[in-house]
Amino acid sequence: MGLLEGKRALITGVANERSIAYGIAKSFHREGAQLAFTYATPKLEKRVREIAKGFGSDLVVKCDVSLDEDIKNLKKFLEENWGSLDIIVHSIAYAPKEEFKGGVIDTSREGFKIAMDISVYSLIALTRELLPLMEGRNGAIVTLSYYGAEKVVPHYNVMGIAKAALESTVRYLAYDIAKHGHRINAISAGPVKTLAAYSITGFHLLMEHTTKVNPFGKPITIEDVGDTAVFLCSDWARAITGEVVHVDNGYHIMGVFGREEEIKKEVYGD
Ligand SMILES: NC(=O)c1ccc[n+]([C@@H]2O[C@H](COP(=O)([O-])OP(=O)(O)OC[C@H]3O[C@@H](n4cnc5c(N)ncnc54)[C@H](O)[C@@H]3O)[C@@H](O)[C@H]2O)c1
Repeated sequence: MGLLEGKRALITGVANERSIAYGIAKSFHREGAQLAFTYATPKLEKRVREIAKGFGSDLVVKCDVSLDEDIKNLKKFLEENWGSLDIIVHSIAYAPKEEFKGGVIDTSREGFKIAMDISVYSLIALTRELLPLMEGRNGAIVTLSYYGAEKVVPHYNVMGIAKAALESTVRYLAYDIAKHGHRINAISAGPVKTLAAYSITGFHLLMEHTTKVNPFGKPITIEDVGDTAVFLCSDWARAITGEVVHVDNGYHIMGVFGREEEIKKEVYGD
């Protein structure tokens, strides 16, 4: 029996097969969850419908999280089709491309508002709206963060600030929803080549560096994130809430990078 057998999961943020949300959907499907999907813009509908079909689902609905009416409509859609909900996967972030070019000091007021609205407020809005559907079901919510929330990652800029706010939001929401028996956690994922990632100036260099210096010396996969999301949304994680779990092959534990090669050269001469 799968770890998520009998659970109904809403998956947001699938844009294509490289999306982290796709990796999560794959793992959830393997573990027996029923899936429903949202897409942000009409342009994405066809692809998301095809992807949903691959997971045996025809529950697909538009939800641009910057629009309150879309969020309300999403609730109506789930209410009509399922009547209840066990899991929400929030895998959404956005900031205008220009915001990744200079430094944080160059952040525009509009860019800041958009980044915070789409990447942070959306988690609050979705949680509040969908909460009644989770009543009595010990629901679980998972969102996606990145190390740029904790430390300076050049050019990640306003998204680093948004991710710090997102991680804090997870803790506050964890407190709020605990009284309903629900949990919420964040996965801080290592870099993955996705559409969103390519907005970040110099992303390939970031990816190269992170891959080289993490203890395993390899990149993470969307399946690594998916399998962690399964655990966090399963009953096995029943006492874990408000947590930020790093799925980064251990990158975040490192204090100094590249010393191994320097030491080898100096001490052993190779
Ligand atoms: N790729 C990485 O290296 C990485 C690392 C850590 C965390 N993350 C986070 O993972 C999450 C998913 O990103 P991804 O890397 O899979 O990229 P992605 O581009 O595949 O997914 C981002 C999703 O956000 C959706 N989105 C943007 N604006 C929206 C809106 N207004 N309404 C609804 N949806 C909207 C897009 O349609 C897309 O599906 C994001 O929160 C991202 O910050 C990514």
